[in-house]
Amino acid sequence: MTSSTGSGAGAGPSVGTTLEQLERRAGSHRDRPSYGHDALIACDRLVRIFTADGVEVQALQGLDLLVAEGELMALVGASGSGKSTLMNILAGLDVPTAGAAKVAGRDLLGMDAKARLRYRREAVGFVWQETGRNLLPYMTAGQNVALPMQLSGKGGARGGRGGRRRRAERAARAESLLTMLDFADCRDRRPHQMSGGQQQRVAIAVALANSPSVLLADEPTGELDSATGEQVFAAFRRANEELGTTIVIVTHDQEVAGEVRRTVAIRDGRTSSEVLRRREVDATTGQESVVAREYAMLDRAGRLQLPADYTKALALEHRVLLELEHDHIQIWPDTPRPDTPGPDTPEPDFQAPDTPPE
Ligand SMILES: Nc1ncnc2c1ncn2[C@@H]1O[C@H](COP(=O)(O)OP(=O)(O)OP(=O)(O)O)[C@@H](O)[C@H]1O
Repeated sequence: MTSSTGSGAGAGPSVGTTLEQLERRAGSHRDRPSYGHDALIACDRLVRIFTADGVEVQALQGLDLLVAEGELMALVGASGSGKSTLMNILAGLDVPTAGAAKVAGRDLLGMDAKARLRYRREAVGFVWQETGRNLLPYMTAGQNVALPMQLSGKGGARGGRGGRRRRAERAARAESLLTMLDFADCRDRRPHQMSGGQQQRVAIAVALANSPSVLLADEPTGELDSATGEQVFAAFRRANEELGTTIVIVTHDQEVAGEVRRTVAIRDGRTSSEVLRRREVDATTGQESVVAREYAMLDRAGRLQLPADYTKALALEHRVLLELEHDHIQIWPDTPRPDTPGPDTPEPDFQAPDTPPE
């Protein structure tokens, strides 16, 4: 196998390393920007272990995720892969066992109960799959949207002119959110007078009421047919485009996952791959199309999760052979199949890895 193992230089202080050199090295580490310093959501090696009946379940096993401000992105993954666990942590409803998680500059592991409550009320909005869980049944759409503002002190609970003014401001904000989501005509309806899709659109307005930095949604179209699901997704898109809110949607819905620019897949409690989509215009026909490309995730320790269908197709297990080429890495089963040349047979135009490509 041809590989570069690195020289190992710099792994530790060698004989003759001066104090000045050590200080300089420590200083350069300190000055380096922290992981995800410019992301709105930064999960760094997040771990969540549940213990039930003496049995440990590692729901998140060192999950890394960065989400930029203003993104609209989807999270997908098989049942039990850890999506809801991650969403509950980001929503401030659960605390990770280890790792780091920052949302809009707030450290999710270091918040006390009061800060956590404020975070849930002001920094994040949440839309659940079960339509009944998002709205209070005895309140109208307008009242449901105004409630989070009232709870966070933006409402006019106290009497007097100030209270009336704040109540009017709340009603105006609720009206403008419902108008943005094409629901203003139904502001006086109670949840039982709305369809499932309408309830989810009102739920989006409720989640946006306090102008959160992040809107989280766990399977928001899971209980809806595909046409209604599309309308609900259009409401998320509008919130993202018109208000600039960063939105993370967990979904099994292929339509939704295919509509966003970035879909991140979670497998066994880690981010495993992501699909990036971009629009391309054909130079000759002028026709626009969406080009999607799937990437495997590489963590900071250099660990790579190979897609399950790739490892199955080549019966890759336990260990693999690697070969470094000048612009890619080849991965082989540890016992190459008889019909393939194997890693020891160089490609005709093979170039030694230490030789820079021309
Ligand atoms: N409170 C809990 N106590 C014990 N185990 C839990 C708890 N919550 C989640 N788990 C376990 O953690 C793992 C991840 O669960 P999670 O609900 O995050 O998966 P998911 O990807 O959201 O699945 P689904 O798509 O079915 O909702 C599962 O093995 C689950 O059984």
